[in-house]
Amino acid sequence: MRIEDVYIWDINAKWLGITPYQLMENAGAGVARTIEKRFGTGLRVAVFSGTGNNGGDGFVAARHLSFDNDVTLFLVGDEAKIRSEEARHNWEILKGLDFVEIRLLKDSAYVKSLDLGGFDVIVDALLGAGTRGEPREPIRSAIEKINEYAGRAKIVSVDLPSGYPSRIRVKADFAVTFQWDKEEYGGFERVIVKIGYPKELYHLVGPGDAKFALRKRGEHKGQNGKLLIIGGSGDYYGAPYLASKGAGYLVDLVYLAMPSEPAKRISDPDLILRPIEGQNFSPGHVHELLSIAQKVNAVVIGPGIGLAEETKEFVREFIKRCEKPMVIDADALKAITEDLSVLNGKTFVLTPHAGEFNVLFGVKPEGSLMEKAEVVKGEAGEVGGVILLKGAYDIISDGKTWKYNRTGNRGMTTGGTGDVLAGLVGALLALGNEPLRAASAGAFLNGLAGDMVKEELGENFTALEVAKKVPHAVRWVMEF
Ligand SMILES: NC(=O)C1=CN([C@@H]2O[C@H](COP(=O)(O)OP(=O)(O)OC[C@H]3O[C@@H](n4cnc5c(N)ncnc54)[C@H](O)[C@@H]3O)[C@@H](O)[C@H]2O)[C@H](O)CC1
Ligand SMILES: [K+]
Repeated sequence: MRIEDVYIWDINAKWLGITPYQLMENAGAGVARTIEKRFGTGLRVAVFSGTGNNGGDGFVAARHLSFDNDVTLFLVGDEAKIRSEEARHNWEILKGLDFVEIRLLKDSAYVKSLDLGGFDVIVDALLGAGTRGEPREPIRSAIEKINEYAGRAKIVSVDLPSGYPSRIRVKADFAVTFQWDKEEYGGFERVIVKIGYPKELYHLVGPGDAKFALRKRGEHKGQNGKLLIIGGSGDYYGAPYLASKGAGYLVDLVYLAMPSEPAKRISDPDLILRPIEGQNFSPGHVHELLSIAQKVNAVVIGPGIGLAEETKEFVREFIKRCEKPMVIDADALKAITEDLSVLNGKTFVLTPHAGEFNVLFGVKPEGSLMEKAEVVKGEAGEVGGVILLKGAYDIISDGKTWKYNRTGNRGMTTGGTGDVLAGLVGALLALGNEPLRAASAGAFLNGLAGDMVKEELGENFTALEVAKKVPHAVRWVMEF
């Protein structure tokens, strides 16, 4: 698990009704319990809090410790900067107590003159997962002040030694970290306390996953992704159009490559049409499509592309030579069934429904969610990429871990919602997301858009309405 997952879990926990207040209370209580288990009670404790949620955990720990110990809370920084509701709430509680001494250290001058000689334990709740760069004043002086007492007082860090990973960091005896270890942490002892997360958070896709996937937008100015969608056949143009409609809300540019006949039916200024000669894609088009693919960040291939022999050959040849992350959807899945080796070394997301999964891998995922997830995980490991198995619960796996998505409803069985989904996953790949994140967040957004349409129209709606609801789903996620 990575530090980023802390924030994704907190958002998803809130979505499940577990509030940040509860998490902070459990975190702070866990710190206090660990300290008393290690050092007993009747201690003189100094808690150093910053103005973020790491500091908030410190406020809670100070309150819990104050019952059987003598606690002084040092707030390092300006109390007006205490940001989150949960940290402010716990700060107000502390200020209302009489037996916890509070010292406000607004700048480094106050810090430098401190004498901490009388304390048995120093709790470091200055900086945690929100640290950006080298510690700045007055936090920096507080770290240096605490380190003067290393070896004399016991030093316990909340979540991680403040300043980590820079060299200016608290020399902690150990850190109390929450729920699980973080792979970025190293070089200091950690005690892990659980803070009330249910096991679902390992697997359930929530607004946290989508928020972090969408955050890639605007990360590199003007590079909000370019996507190529390859699909359509004969007079079949609905599927690739739907895929591009949803995607168009997430990326800057969508190229839509389809046979010239159906292409004439599309007059949408948001799309850059790339009509190709003939009724269907065929091997003679590979070179032309590869050169368009050069200009984009990701490719969706398959919606409505058809099953003509020449088209299946085109699909296999294109995939074999395309160097961009790809979503392989619908009829393109049937084309690669004959030769999965075209996927070797590629970055891709396969988006089968149960029937296509069975055709691809010769096995029908059946049984409980866990059992189906194991099957999808096994096949994803075999094929060396991400599989998004669409269903009442979508199951997503990269062969190492697995996720499931609960958004969406029965109305989504209407034709074309799978095309919208393929477009969204492609767009999230084009924004720079890893395939597992792109597939998970795409499934979440597609289902959420469908749930929003159902709210308005009941269960009979078209896929185009789902595509048009994508901006509302994005806004809901970003505001959550
Ligand atoms: N799920 C969990 O594990 C929970 C963790 N909790 C605690 O929350 C912190 C993360 O809180 P956050 O507010 O995001 O960040 P921090 O408190 O770590 O710091 C932000 C704070 O500090 C300022 N700042 C950032 N970088 C620097 C710097 N280099 N020098 C000086 N100041 C800096 C920034 O401006 C903010 O004001 C996590 O570690 C846990 O302790 C939750 O409380 C419960 C759930
Ligand atoms: K800390």
